[in-house]
Amino acid sequence: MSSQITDVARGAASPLVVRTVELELPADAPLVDLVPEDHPVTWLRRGDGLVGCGVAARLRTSGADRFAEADAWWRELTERAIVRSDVDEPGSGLVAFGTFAFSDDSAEESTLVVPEVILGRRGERAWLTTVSSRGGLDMLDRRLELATTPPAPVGVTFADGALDGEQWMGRVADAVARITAGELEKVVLARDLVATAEEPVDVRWPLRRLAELYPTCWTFHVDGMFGATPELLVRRERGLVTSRVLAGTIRRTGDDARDLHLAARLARSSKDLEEHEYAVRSVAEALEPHCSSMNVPEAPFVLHLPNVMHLASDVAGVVHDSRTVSSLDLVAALHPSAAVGGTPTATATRLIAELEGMDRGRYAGPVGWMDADGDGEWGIALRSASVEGRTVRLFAGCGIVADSDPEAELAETQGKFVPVRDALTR
Ligand SMILES: C=C(O[C@H]1C=CC=C(C(=O)O)[C@@H]1O)C(=O)O
Repeated sequence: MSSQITDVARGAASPLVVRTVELELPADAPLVDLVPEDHPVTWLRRGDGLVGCGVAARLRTSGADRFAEADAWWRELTERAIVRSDVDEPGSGLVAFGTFAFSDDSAEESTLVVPEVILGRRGERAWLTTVSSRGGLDMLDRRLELATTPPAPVGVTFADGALDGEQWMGRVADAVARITAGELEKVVLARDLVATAEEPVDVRWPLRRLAELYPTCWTFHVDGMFGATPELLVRRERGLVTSRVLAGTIRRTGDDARDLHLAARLARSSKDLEEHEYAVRSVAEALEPHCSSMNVPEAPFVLHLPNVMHLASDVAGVVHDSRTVSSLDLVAALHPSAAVGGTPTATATRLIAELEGMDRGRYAGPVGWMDADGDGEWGIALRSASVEGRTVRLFAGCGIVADSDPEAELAETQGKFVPVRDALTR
C-alpha cells in the first residue's frame, strides 16, 4: 500500500476526481476478458456487472468495527470526491469494491478499494469510469486496451487444510451432539483445502472459467478473495432491497432425470427445510427494522447449479429511507446470516471458532460493491478461495442441524469445492 493511498483515506490528499462516460461495447465482449493484471476486481453475473483495475484509494480494517470504519471512510471519500457522470445507473460514478472477514476476531484484514478504472454493463448499456487521486485523469482508460490473456495455472496439487476429512467429520459429530443437547439449533461448519501451483496464479484465469461455467452465480474478485457465489446477501437499488437466501443442498449427478427426482426430494426434506428456515428467518429479522414493507416467501424454490442444487428464497423489501440506509448498513445488519453462521448467532459463531480449527479469513464474509448513492450488491463469499502467489486456499461449509450425518456433510463440501477446484485445473 502506498502512502498516497493511506493519505486519501485520511483526507490529507487531493479529492478523488471521477468521470463516467457512456461506452459502446460489443454485446459479445465478456467484461471479464477486459480486465488487466493490475489489481483486478470483478463482480459479474450473466455478462452484466462491474470490472476494474488499479488502486485510486484503499482502506484496510479489521475487528468488530470493520463495517463502521469502512462506512466512515467511504462517507468521507464520497463527500470530498469531484464526480461528473453521464450515466445514472447503480454502479456508475464513484464505486468501491469490498471484501470483509467473516469473524470479528479474524487475523485477516477486510478491504475496501476504489479502482482507477471501472467498466460497467447493464443490459444494453455500458459505461467507463476513471478515478484519479492526483487531480487529473491522465490516460487511465487506455489501460483496458492492455488486458493480456492470463496463463492457466501450472501443476496444481491439493492438500488438506486445517483438518482432514476424518477429523472434520468428528467435529460435525460434536456439533450434532451440542445441538441435540439443546445448546443451539444450527451451526455452519466449514473446512479448507490448500492448492499449490508451480507458478504464481493469475486470478483472472479462474475468474474467466467461473464466469463461463457459473453464469447464474456472482463471479467476484477483490484483493485476492475470489469465487462464484450463488448467494446474494443484499442488493440495494434505490429504495428496493433484495436478498437471495440459500440453505439446504443436494449434489447433482449429471443425469437430468435423476437430478429432477433429487430436486423433488430436496424440496420435501425436513432436515433441509429446517436448515433453510433458520437462514430465511435470520435475514428477515435483520432487514425488518430497516424496511417499511417486506415480502418473505412461504416456501423455497430449488435453485439448480451445475454442481449442486439448493433450497432458495428471494426476500424483498423497501427501505424506510434510502438516503440514510446504505447497502453497507444492510450488510452490517445481516452478517452473519444463519446460512453461514447459525442459530442463535452468537452461540453458533463461538462454536465455529471452537470446532473448525481454522481462521475463515474472508470466506463466508460479505463481498461486493457500493456506489456513492448507497446502492450496492453484496454476496456472501462462498464457493470461494483466497489466492496469494502460488497458494490458493479453498473453502466449503455446510449447515449442521440435529439430523445431520457427518459423512453426507463431508460429501456436500466436496461438491461445493468443485467450482474453484475445476477452475484451477481445467
Ligand atoms: C456455507 C456454504 O453454503 C451455504 C449456502 C448454501 C447452502 C448451504 C447448506 O446447504 O449447508 C450453506 O448454508 C458454502 O458453500 O460454503
